[in-house]
Amino acid sequence: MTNQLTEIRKRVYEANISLQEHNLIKFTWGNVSEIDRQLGLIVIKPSGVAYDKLTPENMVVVDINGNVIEGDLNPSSDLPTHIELYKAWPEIGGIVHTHSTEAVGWAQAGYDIPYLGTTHADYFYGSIPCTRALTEEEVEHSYEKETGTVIVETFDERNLNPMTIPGVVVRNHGPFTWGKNAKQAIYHAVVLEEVAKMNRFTKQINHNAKLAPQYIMDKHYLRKHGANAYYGQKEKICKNDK
Ligand SMILES: O=C(CO)[C@@H](O)[C@H](O)COP(=O)(O)O
Repeated sequence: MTNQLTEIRKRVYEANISLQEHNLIKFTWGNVSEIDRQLGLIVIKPSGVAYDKLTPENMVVVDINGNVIEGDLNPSSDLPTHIELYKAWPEIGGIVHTHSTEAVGWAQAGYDIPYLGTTHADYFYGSIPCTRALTEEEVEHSYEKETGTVIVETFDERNLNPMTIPGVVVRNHGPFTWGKNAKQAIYHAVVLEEVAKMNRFTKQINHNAKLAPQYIMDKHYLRKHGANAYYGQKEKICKNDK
C-alpha cells in the first residue's frame, strides 16, 4: 500500500504542477486528484496551498467519503465535487478543476462549448455541456457536493457519456475535466481551454457559425478512440499523447 500511495502522490503532485506549465491557473485556483479504486483512496491537492509549496508528501489522502487518511493539511475545498464524480462514474480515475479564462467565459455566459471543428472532435465526441446554475438551497446545503450532483444530472438528463465527453463547464463557475488518470484529465483540461478559445474566435468572426457535421466528428473521434482506433503509432512513443 505504501508504495502504491507513493506513486499516486507523485503523479498527483506532478499533475497539479503541470497546471502552471499549461497556463491553466492563477494563484491557487485549481486542483487535481486521482483515485485508487482498489485501495478506495483519493489523493488530492491541499486547499489554498501555493503551487511552489507543493510536494508529493503534502498531497492529501482521503477515503471515498472525504475522511482524511494521511496528511496534515486540509484537502481541496472542491473535494466533495471530485467525490461525487468518482462515485457516479466508476470508469474515471483522475479529475481536474481550474478557473481557466476561456472555459470560464463559456460557463459565465451559460453556453455549451459547441462542437465546431476537428480540434474538438479529436477528444470530445460532442459539444461540451454547460450545467444549470445551482439553486440557493443547493449552495446553502452543500455547495461543492451539489456541484458534483449537477454535473452528473446534466450528463444523465442529456444522455451524454462522460467517457466520450470528458469535461463540462459548471454555470457561473468553471471547467471540470476527467480521464482514466490525472495525466489524461490534464490533457482534457488543456484541450477544453484551447477549444473554448478557438470557439470564441469563431463566434466573433461569424456568430452564426453552426455545429460541424457528424461525419467529421465520427472520423476524428473514432480513429483516435473507437474500437478500431488506428491514429498515430502502434507503440506509444509520443510523451504527451494519450
Ligand atoms: O472556486 C474555488 C474557490 O472559490 C476553488 O476552485 C479554488 O479555486 C481552489 O480551491 P482549493 O483547491 O485551493 O481549495
